[in-house]
Amino acid sequence: MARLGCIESGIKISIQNLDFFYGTTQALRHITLDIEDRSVTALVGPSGCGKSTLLRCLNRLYDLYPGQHATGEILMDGKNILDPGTNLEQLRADVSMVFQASTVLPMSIFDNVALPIGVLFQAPRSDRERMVETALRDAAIWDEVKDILTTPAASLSGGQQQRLCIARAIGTGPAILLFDEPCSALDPISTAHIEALIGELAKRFCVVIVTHNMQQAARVADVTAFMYLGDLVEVGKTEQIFSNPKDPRTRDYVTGRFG
Ligand SMILES: Nc1ncnc2c1ncn2[C@@H]1O[C@H](COP(=O)(O)OP(=O)(O)OP(=O)(O)O)[C@@H](O)[C@H]1O
Repeated sequence: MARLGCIESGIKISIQNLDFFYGTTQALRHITLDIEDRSVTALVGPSGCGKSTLLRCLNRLYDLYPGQHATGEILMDGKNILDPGTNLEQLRADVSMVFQASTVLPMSIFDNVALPIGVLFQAPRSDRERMVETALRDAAIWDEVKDILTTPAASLSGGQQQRLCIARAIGTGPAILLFDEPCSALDPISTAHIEALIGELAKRFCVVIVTHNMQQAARVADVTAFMYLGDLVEVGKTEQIFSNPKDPRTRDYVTGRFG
């Protein structure tokens, strides 16, 4: 499968003047944001500011729901993915998403990762086995599951299930990984594992993460974007956003005065 691009660094996603509507309610206003390849960009801001909505625009997940639409441009390697002719199956293979609660399927550990690989690549079983192993290794869970691959995925711990979801997300060979509050249901040790894994994955993927947890953004993100009431208020290197924010709303948020 053709990846979205193999550039060594630079802008992977260029969002231009993006508006988003739930029916007639506007949830995003004139968002313009460049997202770097091979780095972690965190979307932060108070509840309801539009973080998840923005994330769901990047793989057009909203298209599954009637009445939701976006205008503007989201360029990925120069192509506007909001164009009506975009192949959504391919887009969602190229732009994988990991959700808040682990979404393991009621099947074995192996099949959880093999299923989307099989749908996308009609590969022979031996190739699929190799691809599943690679994805499980890349998600730092292979050693824990290699002897129990036929066991139901639901028997894994919460943190293991989330790493299995990450394996499933990377198994299809995406270029971009989206994480929507991936640690909100996890204990501190599992959270640390996922954060370390995100750091590793950012060496190869463009990673965008939504988080409520400011410490998490500070730990994992290279770039942080602060949103408020559907607007993108400020974006910058994470260190700058936390130590020297330019907008008073960003300052109030990162210092815990609201949110
Ligand atoms: N399905 C929907 N229908 C109508 N409005 C929605 C829908 N989903 C979200 N919204 C509204 O869009 C706005 C942005 O919501 P969104 O979930 O993107 O915010 P968020 O910053 O991710 O919030 P949270 O941190 O609480 O998850 C909010 O005002 C929300 O009420």
